[in-house]
Amino acid sequence: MSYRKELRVAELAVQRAALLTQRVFHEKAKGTLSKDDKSPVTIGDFGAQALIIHAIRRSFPTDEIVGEEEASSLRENKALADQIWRLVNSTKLEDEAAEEQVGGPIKSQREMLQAIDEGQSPGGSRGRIWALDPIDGTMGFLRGGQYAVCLALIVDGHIKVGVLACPNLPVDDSTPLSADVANDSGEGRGVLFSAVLGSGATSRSLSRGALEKSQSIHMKDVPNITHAIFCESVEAGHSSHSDQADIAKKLGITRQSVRMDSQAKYGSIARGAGDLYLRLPVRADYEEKIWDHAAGDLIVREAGGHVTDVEGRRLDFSLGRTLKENKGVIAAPKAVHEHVLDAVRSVLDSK
Ligand SMILES: Nc1ncnc2c1ncn2[C@@H]1O[C@H](COP(=O)(O)OS(=O)(=O)O)[C@@H](OP(=O)(O)O)[C@H]1O
Ligand SMILES: [Mg+2]
Repeated sequence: MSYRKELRVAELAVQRAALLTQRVFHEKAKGTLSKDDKSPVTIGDFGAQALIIHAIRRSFPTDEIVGEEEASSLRENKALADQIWRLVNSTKLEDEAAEEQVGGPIKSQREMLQAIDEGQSPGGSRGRIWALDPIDGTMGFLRGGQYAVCLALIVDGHIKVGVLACPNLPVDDSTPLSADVANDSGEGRGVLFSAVLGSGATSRSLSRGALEKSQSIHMKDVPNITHAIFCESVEAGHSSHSDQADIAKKLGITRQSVRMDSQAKYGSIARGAGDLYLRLPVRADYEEKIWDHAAGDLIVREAGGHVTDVEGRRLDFSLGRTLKENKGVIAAPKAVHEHVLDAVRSVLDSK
């Protein structure tokens, strides 16, 4: 299957949702709530989820969706629901045909809340399931850093399509990786990464999204691992900075890591702006959600990389809403992945 329609709808839906998040990004008050697990959620998360689910429902009504958010807190908070509705209701793609392909506008606030709640699939190894993280790296989003709007189609447990919008990454694939978003107007920023299984990975400017021609992206060769640029999470609670530093040292890497939030890390290494992404668990009992990795996993693999856990196994997206166990993520170009994994094993064995 070519998954052409799925790719088109996913790209346009993610592009429209990213427009909404960009508006919230520039506002001081982001309508932030705290979820049961204490992680933050903003009006941007809810609005982006509504728009993307609306688009998927229109084109693929029988598909399931595993989404990060649900609307119960909004049903109890009319002011917040109104605020999200104003945003959702006024975010459109400029191109009319494109807007039509993502289902046109949502008709009412009620329909919006319903759409948000349609991301409750339990996931699993059968059927067509979309994994949606409307804002990955919400902490980065709040801090003024990197974040990503992420969508992937998983069919019978295998990722077929992955799309990532990274509104704060430079458009130019060759810009050296850096953590800062600079205090600029956002000009020259905003990338849309996409991949279809077996067809390679691409990038293009987010501002015109799927209406613009894309270019192929590839991971960089790493002739000398000691010069590799590795990226990791900003939050020390999300991955172990100390284990990652030990692994880098073991590999002879002297350069400081680049810390950035969200799946922007996967996109960045896929286009060769960085080389490695290390995500060593801090707590083994924290369950990593599939939506935090699905699109990035495919984009890196299609760009010539391997993505595994610390035991060298591919991430397993077939089990439900979470990955099998939290065994971390090691993403690297194929040619050096085994070498990196040896360093990971040696560091972890010594603990
Ligand atoms: N304890 C713990 N361990 C591992 N991962 C966790 C943990 N807590 C949260 N999360 C998830 O991390 C997602 C953001 O990951 P990042 O790599 O972007 O981290 S960070 O934002 O740089 O800190 C973040 O995604 P969003 O919730 O979509 O923002 C969380 O799903
Ligand atoms: Mg999120």
